[in-house]
Amino acid sequence: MSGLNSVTKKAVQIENLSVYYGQTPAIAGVCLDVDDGGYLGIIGPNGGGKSTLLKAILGLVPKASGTIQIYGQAFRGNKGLVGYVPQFSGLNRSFPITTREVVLMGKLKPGLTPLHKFTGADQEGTEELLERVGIYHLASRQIAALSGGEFQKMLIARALAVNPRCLLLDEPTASVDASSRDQIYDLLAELNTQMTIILVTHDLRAISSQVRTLACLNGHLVYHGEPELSERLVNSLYGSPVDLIAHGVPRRLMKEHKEG
Ligand SMILES: Nc1ncnc2c1ncn2[C@@H]1O[C@H](COP(=O)(O)OP(=O)(O)OP(=O)(O)O)[C@@H](O)[C@H]1O
Repeated sequence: MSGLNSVTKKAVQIENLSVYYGQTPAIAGVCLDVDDGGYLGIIGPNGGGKSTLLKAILGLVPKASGTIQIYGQAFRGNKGLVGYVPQFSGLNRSFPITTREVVLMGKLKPGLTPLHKFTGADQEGTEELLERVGIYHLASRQIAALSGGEFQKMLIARALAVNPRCLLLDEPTASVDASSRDQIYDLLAELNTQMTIILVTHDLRAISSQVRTLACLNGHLVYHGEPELSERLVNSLYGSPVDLIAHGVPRRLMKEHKEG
């Protein structure tokens, strides 16, 4: 039995995953796992299949082949295991709703009626989440009046409302300023002490400072391992050195590593 204890628990295990849109493969033959408590960064060019991979983990797109296990089980609806911060929230920024109400919506469970009444615990939990992500002072503000960074923090709070063991984030720093970006990364580092994190990002600077493992996706998995970006690897993902500079990749990230 001691052997069992020495096996690291896996939050996510993906075997030979392929997803097609119509006849076109978005990702093919992806094998990937994430330890419980791990912090995986996923990078890759536009259209490389990063969002599709997150959606497949959530069961939002059908698999053409392969298996996905979340904490050892096939994902069957969100039972609080996984929180998701989507790339496009689907929220209309001009909709008259407050920050607090959006986070409270994260407490909604499937099958509730429109007349559902939130409990006092739901309300209190929402206040705690707003505090936790640093936007308690914005609770009553209309979402139209939030900055990009504040909006992302609100989406993270909403994702945390299910009390997830694993948090998936799709480019949460895409449209935020440098200071909010640092705050979001600090928040993710703190959250990672309590939950597994899978972060899709174009921000290669975050890779060296934040994540513990790295996956590079360009239709198929190009690399999975230590978060070290060799010049060859990044070139093969993003193209020319000019593109690297456009992505703001510091030279110090370009450590040589052995590719198998
Ligand atoms: N609903 C869809 N219907 C058809 N094709 C789609 C759909 N969603 C994504 N695709 C295609 O699948 C491929 C992978 O898209 P995906 O959004 O997963 O990539 P990504 O790596 O997240 O890209 P980005 O960095 O631009 O967000 C792209 O070629 C995209 O055009």
